[in-house]
Formats: sequence, C-alpha cells, structure tokens
Amino acid sequence: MAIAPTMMLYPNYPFFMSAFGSDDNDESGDQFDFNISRELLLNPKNIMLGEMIGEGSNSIVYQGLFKGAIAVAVKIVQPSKTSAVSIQHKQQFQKEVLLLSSMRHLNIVRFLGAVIEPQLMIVTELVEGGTLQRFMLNSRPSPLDLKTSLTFALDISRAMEYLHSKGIIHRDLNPRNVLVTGDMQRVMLADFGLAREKTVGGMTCEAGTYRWMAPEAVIGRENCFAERKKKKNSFVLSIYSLSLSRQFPGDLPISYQLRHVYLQRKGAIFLFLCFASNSLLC
Ligand SMILES: Nc1ncnc2c1ncn2[C@@H]1O[C@H](COP(=O)(O)OP(=O)(O)OP(=O)(O)O)[C@@H](O)[C@H]1O
Repeated sequence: MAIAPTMMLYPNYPFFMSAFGSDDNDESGDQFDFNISRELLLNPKNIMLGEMIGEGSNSIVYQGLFKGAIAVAVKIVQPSKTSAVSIQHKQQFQKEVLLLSSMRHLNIVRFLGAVIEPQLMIVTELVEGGTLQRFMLNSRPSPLDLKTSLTFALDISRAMEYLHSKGIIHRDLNPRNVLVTGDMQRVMLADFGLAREKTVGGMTCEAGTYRWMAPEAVIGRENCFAERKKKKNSFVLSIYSLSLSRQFPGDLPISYQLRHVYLQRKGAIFLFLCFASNSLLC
C-alpha cells in the first residue's frame, strides 16, 4: 500500500491544493458551528493518505495510516475545503460523526476520529475485504456458499439489532454499505451518512438507495410505514442478493420486483432468512 503524509500528497491528489490554501473561490459562504467534542477530533498531521478505495455521492474514501501504524479508511467530504462544503453536508457529516462515535460493535465499522479543518474527514478502521457487493460479484457465477451466506446474514442482523437497541436507524442498508473483513470471515456495516436516531413519530420516507428501499419508500406514501419496515425490507433484499449472488432487479416496477424475489428464492435458505429477518426485526 503506497502511503504518504497528507502534506506530501500534493500534487498527486489535486484536491489538497484547495484544501491547503491557494483557491479562495470555492467558499460556500455557509456558516456552521460544529458541535463535536474535542475528544473525537484528530490532528490531520497524524493521518497519511494512500490510494483511493471508494467514492460516495459527496465524498471520496482513501486508505491511509494513522500515526504511522494503524490502517485506516479516510472519508473526505467534497468539496475538499471545509469552508466550501454546504451547510446541509456539514450537518450530515456532524450527524455521522456523532452516531459513529457512539457505537461499538464487532459488525459495525469502528470509528477512530474526525477532522474538521482544513477538510471534513471521518477516519474509521480499514476493512480490507472490500464491499459485499464486490465480494458477491467476484464469486460469480456461483452464489456464496451456504455457510458464508448464513454467517454474513447473521452478522448483518446482529449489527441491525445493536443499532435498533440504541434507537438508531441506518436507512441505507445495501451490499455497498456492508464491508467484508480481510480474512473474509465477517462483515461490518458502514456508511451512516443517512442514519438517524429514532424520534417518536418522526421519520422521512425518501432516504435510502433506490434498489434496496422498501417499496412504500419508493412510492413515497405519506405516513405509510415505520422505519423498521424499511430496515427489514433492505435486510431481506440484501439477504436475497447474498443467497443468489445477484442484484435485485431495481429497474422493474415494484410489483414485478417483489414477485421476482419470491419466485426466484433459493428454497430453504431464502425462506429461512426471510423468517430470520422477520423474527429478528419485527
Ligand atoms: N472503513 C472502510 N474500510 C474499507 N473501505 C471503506 C470503508 N469505509 C468506506 N469504504 C469504501 O468507500 C466507499 C464509500 O464509502 P461510504 O459509503 O461511507 O461513502 P458515502 O459518501 O457515504 O457513500 P454514499 O453516497 O453511497 O452514501 C464504500 O462503498 C467502500 O468501498
């Protein structure tokens, strides 16, 4: 893994040009006072960045080293200069930091700290096996073996149960947000950018990744369902993918998608997992 101190990355990582100062034209003008405890903040000088390993809708994720010793993943919110990030994304960043820092679980990616200047960074332990989506694609044309599928399904359900016990809703459970450990024995839930703490009667229907959302969420009916139902739906669809190593056919109308799930199920494993998800998450 090629790693260099952050200050040395320039010019290979152009976003650091603006991060460390020369471009003054990208100020968003949005004022936001971060309310993140100092204990959660890291000194960016202790973070060395390496290769890019992932990209989200408004962030880039790099592998890196913390204090020259700990392998980490560093998610940098875009645009790369904190002052250029919109208030909405600053709020989302803060929420993700606060939620991640409150969690400790074997099946949830471990938070190490955050940086708010000169860039917004979230530093977590590096999960070396990549996403579950990539893992399933690599196993094609065969589906994952039964033991692996069940192990991963249980890992996901344990993580969801833990979140539920803390009153947290992930809202974007899908195989791109599930990471496989380097030894391929375990999976961990990541990406809490859309996660929320449950509030009485409070929820929004629109969040999530389309392909994995509950049908009601896609259709967008008001007051239609609890977040728990969405969570269960995403869980069942993730398990569907796990058992068939196949992505859910998201470009079809919802009714066809649901029929597809039930018609294509792989016998006992899918039924068992639906049952398991039902009893774990209902
Ligand atoms: N701790 C980690 N270890 C290894 N890879 C990671 C880690 N965290 C994130 N990644 C990689 O980076 C990608 C993007 O991360 P993440 O989903 O957190 O970003 P995001 O901007 O919130 O994405 P989205 O727009 O999908 O919500 C992941 O799919 C994964 O490939």
